[in-house]
Amino acid sequence: MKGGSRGIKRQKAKTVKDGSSLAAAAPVTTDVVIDTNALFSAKEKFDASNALALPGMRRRKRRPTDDQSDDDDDDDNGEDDEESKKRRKRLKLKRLKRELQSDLLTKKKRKELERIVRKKESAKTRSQLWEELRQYQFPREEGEATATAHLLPSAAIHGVVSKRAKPSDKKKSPGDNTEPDANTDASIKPLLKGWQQQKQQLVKDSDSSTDTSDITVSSSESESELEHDDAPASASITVDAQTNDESKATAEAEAETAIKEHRPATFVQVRRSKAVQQRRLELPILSEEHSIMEAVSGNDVVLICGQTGSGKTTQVPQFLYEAGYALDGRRVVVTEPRRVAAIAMSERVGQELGLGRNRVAYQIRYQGNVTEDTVIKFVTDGVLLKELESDVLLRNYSAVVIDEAHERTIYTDILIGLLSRVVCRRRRLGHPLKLIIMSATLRVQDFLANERLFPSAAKPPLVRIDARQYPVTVHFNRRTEDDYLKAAYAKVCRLHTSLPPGGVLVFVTGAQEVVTLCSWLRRAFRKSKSTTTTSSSTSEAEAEDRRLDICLDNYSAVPADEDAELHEAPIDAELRRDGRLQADDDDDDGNVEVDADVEGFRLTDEIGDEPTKRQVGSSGPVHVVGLYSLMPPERQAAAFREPPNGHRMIVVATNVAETSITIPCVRYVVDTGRVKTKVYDKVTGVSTFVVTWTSKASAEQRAGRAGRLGPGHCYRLYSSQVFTDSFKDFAEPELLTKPVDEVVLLAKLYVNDVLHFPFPNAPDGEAVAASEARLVKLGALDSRKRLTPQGALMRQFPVAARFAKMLVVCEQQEELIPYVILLVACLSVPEIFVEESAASSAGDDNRGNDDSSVERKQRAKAFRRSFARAGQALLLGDPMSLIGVAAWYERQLGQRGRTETELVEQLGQLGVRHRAIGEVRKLRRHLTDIAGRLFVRRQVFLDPALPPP
Ligand SMILES: Nc1ncnc2c1ncn2[C@@H]1O[C@H](COP(=O)(O)OP(=O)(O)OP(=O)(O)O)[C@@H](O)[C@H]1O
Repeated sequence: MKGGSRGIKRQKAKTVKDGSSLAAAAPVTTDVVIDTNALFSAKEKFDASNALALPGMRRRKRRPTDDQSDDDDDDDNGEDDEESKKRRKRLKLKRLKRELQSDLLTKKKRKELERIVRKKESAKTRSQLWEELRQYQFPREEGEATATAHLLPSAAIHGVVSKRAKPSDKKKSPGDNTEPDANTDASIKPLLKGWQQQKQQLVKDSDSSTDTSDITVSSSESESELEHDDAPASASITVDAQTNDESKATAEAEAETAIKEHRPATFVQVRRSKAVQQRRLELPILSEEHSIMEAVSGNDVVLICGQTGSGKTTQVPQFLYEAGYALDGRRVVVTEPRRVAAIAMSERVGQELGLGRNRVAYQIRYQGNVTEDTVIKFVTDGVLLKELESDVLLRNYSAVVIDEAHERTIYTDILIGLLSRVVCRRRRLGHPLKLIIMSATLRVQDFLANERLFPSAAKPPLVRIDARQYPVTVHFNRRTEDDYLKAAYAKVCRLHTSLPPGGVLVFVTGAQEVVTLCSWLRRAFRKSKSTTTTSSSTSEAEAEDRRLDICLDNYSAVPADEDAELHEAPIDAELRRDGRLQADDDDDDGNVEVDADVEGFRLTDEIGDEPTKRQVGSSGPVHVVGLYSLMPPERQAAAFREPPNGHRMIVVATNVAETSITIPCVRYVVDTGRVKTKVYDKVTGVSTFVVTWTSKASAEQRAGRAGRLGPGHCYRLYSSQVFTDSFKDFAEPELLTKPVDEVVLLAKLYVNDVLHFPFPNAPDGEAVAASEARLVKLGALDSRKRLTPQGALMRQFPVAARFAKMLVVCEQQEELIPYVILLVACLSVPEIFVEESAASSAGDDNRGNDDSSVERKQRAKAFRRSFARAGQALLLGDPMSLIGVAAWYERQLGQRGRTETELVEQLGQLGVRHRAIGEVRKLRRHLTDIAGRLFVRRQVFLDPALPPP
């Protein structure tokens, strides 16, 4: 074949155009003559079998169809306009369909055709859809006028702000609103562009706005009257489910954007004295400064968990100051759960930084030294909550440090929940707020594991400081004394006479005990002409205690019940009224230094009397001071001053001295192991204070006070077995120990949706919902579940909501107030009357009753009836008897010559519980105090022996 083809070419090349015949060309040597005219003249005469000659010229098969004629027309006319194209397409589709229906197609061809038809149909549906969508598009102008940043999902905003496109972003989902794809239908491009512009506009708005719309603050009138200690009275910060979702989305988006601030490195020069510098360098936290500040600069929320004495409270504010967080008119604020700590720490940090008193200042409820120049501010958590009312974004601050977060007061928990949302908002506004949560224990899981508080995409980093500065040796008593006050007294006497110099810090449960123990100790070491008595030697003291070296790292957390301090108020007031506290306070304040030549003293059965006559050895003079929450700060300061020369300092304190503070001279701690806590009775709805064992974590904190400026010793007045068996690891968060109505009423001051609020440990959802429904019925909340002025008043009374309502309502009628108060006190205390069947056992504390049970029952019944009165008064039923017996008891107490023992016996015979009636008495006074403070338009007074109504 190949040879043949070449031959033809050659022949063509040498064609002789004269048309002479092939025959004439013989002999076949060189030239071939072809008749080309004959060859090319007519297609018809072409020999189709000769493929070699003209392979491309096969005749086209023609189908005699209508279509063909159309096609031919098209071809003929050469039309190329839009219309004809469409028509062609239509026809083609028609033909394809026809072919599809016929059985003539191959399987492959059929599939291909099916695919084409599907594609065409879906394109048609899509364009119809866009057309419909276009009708619902939000006009751009309208959008700009009404929308604000918070209406947009924050993730969307961040998508625009960050302009970070991941490779995966190239795949666009149907709802994706980012740049229109080049292939996108032309009709939707304007739509997407409009949306894009709206978003950009909104981002601009959100940057410049001071909008706080997902955290709204509202004020109510009776604010100033309703203050509860440091707590703000009226703010309502809306945190609802939507906000939580949004915050989650924000957190996730922010975590993705990986907050990398490019703050210029700032360093504020600080001139510290050499001594301070030296001390600082010894603190374990100093070696972690870099990691702490790196975590702070890269994250909005940071957790710091450090041992007691590692330097958290004093150093972290200084790190922030040095890193420039207190520049440009912004401040660093540090919250403390206790006022004593806020004051003491502000002084210490001010000294270390070498700044004036007002530059590092404190603010507690009624007092403070904050000025315009203040750069670091120490406040109680209640004060910061109050500030949130007026500026929910805390614009004056660049960093908030929550110290002692493990104490888990209800205020701290609410604060952490709110701030977890404020930091998100501040970041979006472009002025980040740093939140540093510091805890002395490992109980940070409550924060870390809480998805609602910190979603997993934005978990705060945890920096640990696992070292303490000085060791503390813990000594347990062999026996556990029930009378811990006397045991403490004896221990302090022994320590003073037998141990080397060093201050002693004693922990008791309340102001009254502080006053009592101080007076015992002063009397014990009062200068006496009699000379030394036998002293118990150090070795004796040591032998008595079972010495155990405890690793304080093994347990943690502490109950810090601010309420217990508040509970000291009535005691304090009572003592002052009696003139007793004044005398003792004067002693406290008056720096009574007594020499230690000791008188003997005797033991009596009653608490409050002096302890056993005991011979104590001679030693140097002592300087005894008390420390409790409600003491004026200038007198509290006495505990932080050096004692007079040659004196041993003895500080008797409540648990206000348990955390944060350093009492410089203290080397020995005496821990009674007790704490006064508020216990809620679910049946009666009344909260009462009881003295209980503290927690292991709290005991650790107390011990930690001994190792601040050198190694120390802690003497525990209980056995190691009691410690192991009876002490809880941690105290419950206050929020979970309070009655749910109380929690809801308090939380409603700050948040509307308590159910979805990000509490570190949320109360039970069902209980919250039930409580809200109950409070709505009682009028404490309105129909939208917002706190009403009446509800704000109700939350001031420490009784069940239904009783609080009675008290609030009785304000309308002045003459009724004392009766309602007494009735509420009686109703709040369970079982004033001993059940008649149980009367034979003489109740819980009525002893010495040897009458026959039948007689006693009859007498008790008659006694109760005597208060019922006659006529209409009978309708009053049991409440009448309760009021009657309480008033009767007061009259009996007022009678001259009646002893307590006689009265107890008589109550037993009459079927009345002595302890219960005592509680009624206390509660009645407390409620009268509160009513007197709240009902400013009324005369509220206590008439103990109230006449019958
Ligand atoms: N007023 C003071 N006088 C002398 N030294 C002090 C004073 N306050 C603090 N210090 C020193 O600073 C150290 C660290 O105190 P800081 O209160 O910062 O510790 P902390 O880690 O916060 O402990 P805690 O958890 O017990 O509050 C103390 O151990 C002590 O050595």
